[in-house]
Amino acid sequence: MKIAIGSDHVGFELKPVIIEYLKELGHEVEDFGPYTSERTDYPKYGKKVAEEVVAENFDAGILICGTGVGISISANKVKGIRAVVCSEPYSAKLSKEHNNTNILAFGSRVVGIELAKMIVSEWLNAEFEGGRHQNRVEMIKEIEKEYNR
Ligand SMILES: O=C[C@H](O)[C@H](O)[C@H](O)COP(=O)(O)O
Repeated sequence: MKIAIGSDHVGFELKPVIIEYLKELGHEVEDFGPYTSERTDYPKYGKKVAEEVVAENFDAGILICGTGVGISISANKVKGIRAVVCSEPYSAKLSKEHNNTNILAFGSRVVGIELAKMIVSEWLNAEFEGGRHQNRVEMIKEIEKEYNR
């Protein structure tokens, strides 16, 4: 898969570890910043990665900030994005199977390296089940249309 990744200053140290892990799994990864550890603002990177995913330049996005919350909220403001913030693998897997999430976020102040890798792996290995879940995802898109005029 082609994966876009981004963080803020808090996620900056965990990001290269996850990039390396993704490469080991055979994925192609592009880092959308930041490129220094200087304090910055997570909405910039949430937006950038979200735009890349919506434009279909990448198959999926991964975002890391302190909690994963701010950066996932930012990504979710981009039409077409369903970003999930996870601190355990069960929700990561189900978020793909049921909600067809296209961005995974987590917090480097919340999860350690090995748990983060497990979350990433479960999310990437899971597949959207469609069926009854398809209609619910369509309903989410309808909400998006209603409020994105
Ligand atoms: O949801 C927001 C993230 O956790 C940020 O990483 C966090 O707010 C950054 O905080 P600070 O600027 O105090 O390092």
